[in-house]
Amino acid sequence: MIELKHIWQTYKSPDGKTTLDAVKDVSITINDGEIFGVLGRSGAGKSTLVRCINLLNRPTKGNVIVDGQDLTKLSASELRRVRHKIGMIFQHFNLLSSRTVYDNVALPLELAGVSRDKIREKVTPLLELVGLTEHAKKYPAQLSGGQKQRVGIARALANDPTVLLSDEATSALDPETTTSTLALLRKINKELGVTIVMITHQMEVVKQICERIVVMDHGEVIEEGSVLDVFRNPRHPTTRSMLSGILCTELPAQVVQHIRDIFKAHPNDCNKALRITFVGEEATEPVIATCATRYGVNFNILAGQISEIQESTFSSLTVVCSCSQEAYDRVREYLISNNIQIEELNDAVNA
Ligand SMILES: Nc1ncnc2c1ncn2[C@@H]1O[C@H](COP(=O)(O)OP(=O)(O)OP(=O)(O)O)[C@@H](O)[C@H]1O
Repeated sequence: MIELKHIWQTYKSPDGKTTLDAVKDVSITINDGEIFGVLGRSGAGKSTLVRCINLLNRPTKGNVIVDGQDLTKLSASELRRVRHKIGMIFQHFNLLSSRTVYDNVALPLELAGVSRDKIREKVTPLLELVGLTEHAKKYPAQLSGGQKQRVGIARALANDPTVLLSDEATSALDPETTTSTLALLRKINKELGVTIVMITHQMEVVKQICERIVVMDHGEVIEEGSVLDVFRNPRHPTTRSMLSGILCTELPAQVVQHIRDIFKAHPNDCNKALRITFVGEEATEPVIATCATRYGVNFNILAGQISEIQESTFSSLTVVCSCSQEAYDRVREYLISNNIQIEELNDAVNA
């Protein structure tokens, strides 16, 4: 288990006159074997925070506890030993261009003084795991971006780490290569039981691979929870804005106008603009149709989005219903009892 407790990271400007709190009092716990995401816009403090896990950044204040050991209290040699158990991969791969694929993967073992035979025993199956056996003798310049990242992944696994830190590892890759790289990371997580911490600004990464996430903004954690819970009920405006492509959280001007027109056309009704969201297997009833037949309330569907999140289908609809207050209350109760998240958008429409 990784526990970051009340982490602060303060940087000084080059002239030493000003300071910047890049991470402000962040506490998070990452469980063994999970794929944990740290999401946020550029400059939010993600890398600074995650680099505290292996003390690449030594926090200004706070404790970093990995498997019960406080890393901030270790001697340099103890810290070196612990760092072997924490692998890391990077956006720009950080491979040595003068070394072959095989020799890049072998490097951490050479540095640890492992014999040539033992290195071969270790590197050969790692190259097989990441699908690069036939490229072992090539140099980084002869590889695609996805292949280079696979070398980075194999190298990060050379010391049998229990934790793998991924700093925007797919940000330089095209969508297809991103998907196959994430599939490889998931396989490593499942088959080797490695805990993975993903720093990312890409919703795709979160959707495809993460189980729990924190969202960071200006050095603080502004949201935390399972991916489905955060997607279902994003509370902070930054999270909502980052999710807008998936959740229709920002209503296009034409949709707002359309809603206003509907409201005007039904002046005597309790008009509600709603965003309703539900996860595939939770919505077992044809709820929209049931609202019409059981309560006589029809929804006008104005916008919708369906996304795959890991193995679930996540749906978000923007709808308007015009009916009596009593009927609306019954519909609302019915939807909530069917695990459907409802958010009233009237304030946004009237603003
Ligand atoms: N070594 C440093 N010295 C001074 N300021 C730094 C240093 N490293 C990061 N910062 C600043 O700290 C803030 C957080 O940076 P950080 O790299 O952690 O953010 P991030 O969320 O990972 O963003 P990105 O994805 O763009 O790297 C930024 O304002 C950045 O300029």
